[in-house]
Amino acid sequence: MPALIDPISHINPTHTAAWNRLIDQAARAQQLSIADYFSHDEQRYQNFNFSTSHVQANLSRHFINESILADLLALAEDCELAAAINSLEQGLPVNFTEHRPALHCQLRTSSTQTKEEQLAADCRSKMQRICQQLHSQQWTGFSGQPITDIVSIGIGGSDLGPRMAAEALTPYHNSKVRVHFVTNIDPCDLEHTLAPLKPDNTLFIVISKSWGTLETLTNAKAAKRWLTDRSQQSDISKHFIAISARTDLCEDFGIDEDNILPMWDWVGGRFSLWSAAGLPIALATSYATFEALLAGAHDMDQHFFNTPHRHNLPVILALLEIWYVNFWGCSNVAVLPYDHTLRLLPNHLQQLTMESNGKSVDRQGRPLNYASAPVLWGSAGTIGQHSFHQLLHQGTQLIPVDFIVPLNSHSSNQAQHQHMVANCLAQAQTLMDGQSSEQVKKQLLEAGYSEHDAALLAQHKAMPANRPSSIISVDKLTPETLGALVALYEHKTYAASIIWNINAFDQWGVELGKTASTTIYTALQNACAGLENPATQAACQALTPPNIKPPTP
Ligand SMILES: O=P(O)(O)OC[C@H]1O[C@H](O)[C@H](O)[C@@H](O)[C@@H]1O
Repeated sequence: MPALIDPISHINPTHTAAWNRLIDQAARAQQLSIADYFSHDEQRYQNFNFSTSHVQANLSRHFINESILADLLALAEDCELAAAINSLEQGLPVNFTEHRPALHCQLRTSSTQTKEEQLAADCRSKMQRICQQLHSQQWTGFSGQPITDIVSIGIGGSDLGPRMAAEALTPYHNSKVRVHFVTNIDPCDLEHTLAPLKPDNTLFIVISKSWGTLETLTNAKAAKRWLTDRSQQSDISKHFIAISARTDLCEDFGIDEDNILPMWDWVGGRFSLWSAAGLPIALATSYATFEALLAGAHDMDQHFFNTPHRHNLPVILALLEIWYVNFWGCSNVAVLPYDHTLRLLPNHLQQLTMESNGKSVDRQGRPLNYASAPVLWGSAGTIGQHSFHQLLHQGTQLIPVDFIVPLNSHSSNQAQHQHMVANCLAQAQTLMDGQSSEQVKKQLLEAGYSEHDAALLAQHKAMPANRPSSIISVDKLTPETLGALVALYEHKTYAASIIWNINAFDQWGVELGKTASTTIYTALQNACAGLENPATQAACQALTPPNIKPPTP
């Protein structure tokens, strides 16, 4: 094995001068209100407005001022962020624990200068050809009927990104093919998806970079059985496409060489929607739409690589995350898209941010003495307002929120869309301003409550103020703006990882559970033999009492 060589500097952020200044800044800021910042700066809204070609972010509702921002930017400088961004752009092996660069940006450029860019361009030509054949209905199934339904089978990065983007681009869907996604090992996922479909018109796309993922291979085998039960083994060539770095294993599975598209070890799973793994997006919409998605992401790459940090949106968002996680003790962030088609974005961002930065050792393998990635969660507004927003407004935790809102809708019903925008702004305003118990008490007294009851109820109804949020907006949700939005979060994640001195591109933490599930599966079929963990042993016994036959393999 080659030696592990890390191109990134190893700087413990807590040893920098900026870190200590930020501790003092936080102590001072915690005495203030966000409204105080507005009263000291008439231009505050404009001063904390950040613009890129496709995405705008207003960060005025945060506990920041120019002095705090200066110290956060100094932290980035002390941690040599600029050099690390350059290393990513130059294709150095920033994923040093796996001896790999992270070249997802090379998937979304029209340049073909590097070997990888050329490979990506060749792959896109193949994708374009497949789209053309399927959209023109030249690609027919075993009985000569056109393909009408495409089932994408994959998990993690081989599912979340493509599924999210295909959903977000619903207004761009074509009428020729419907794209479905199957991910779970639960057999019901595949069975429910296939129930209304016919093998004659169904094409499967199996996406697995490793071609070794249990869920995907199990579902792919079940899909193959579903097809060949009704047709010939040789018909697989008309009904299966594979996307993988292990083309040899795809061929062993029975997939035609022509129907295999590559993935590469220089693109991490959670960054693969820009690669052939994005084929379901192109098929659900059009190949041109997929290209536009890449172009939007490329624009964000250029912004990240070339913009000074003070105006660099991914860098500023990363610094804000560090500010709240490391200096305010926040352990959660919420992402709330005020757009129904973006409802899967939090799922995608969970993998992107938590699989990347959910680490507890630094690049040198030493335990972190500071927090890394917060828990990210969220769902589409306004739905969450009628459920978990209660905790955002009155719970004991401070949870910074990213509101994401397209200013214009694809719907012609602009009046209803304005409700969406109004609700988004109302949530941000309410989180910032809250409502004091005195205000509430006054209203209650006016409504006829007794002094005692008004005082008591006012405590329950009062809303703490000073809950920070960002408004991240796009003019309209288009392929370009979606691409830019997703790339924004990718670069934010990388920038934060550099300050935290961790490797954002490996994910060793997911491996042990996979091995354990194989052992337990075997034990479930063998009277619980070989299980060492007492709790698992007991659970196994409980799940397979002697009078119940073990599951058939
Ligand atoms: O594409 P595959 O090799 O099937 O991997 C699918 C997913 O599984 C793994 O467990 C990783 O945690 C993910 O990063 C990856 O995207």
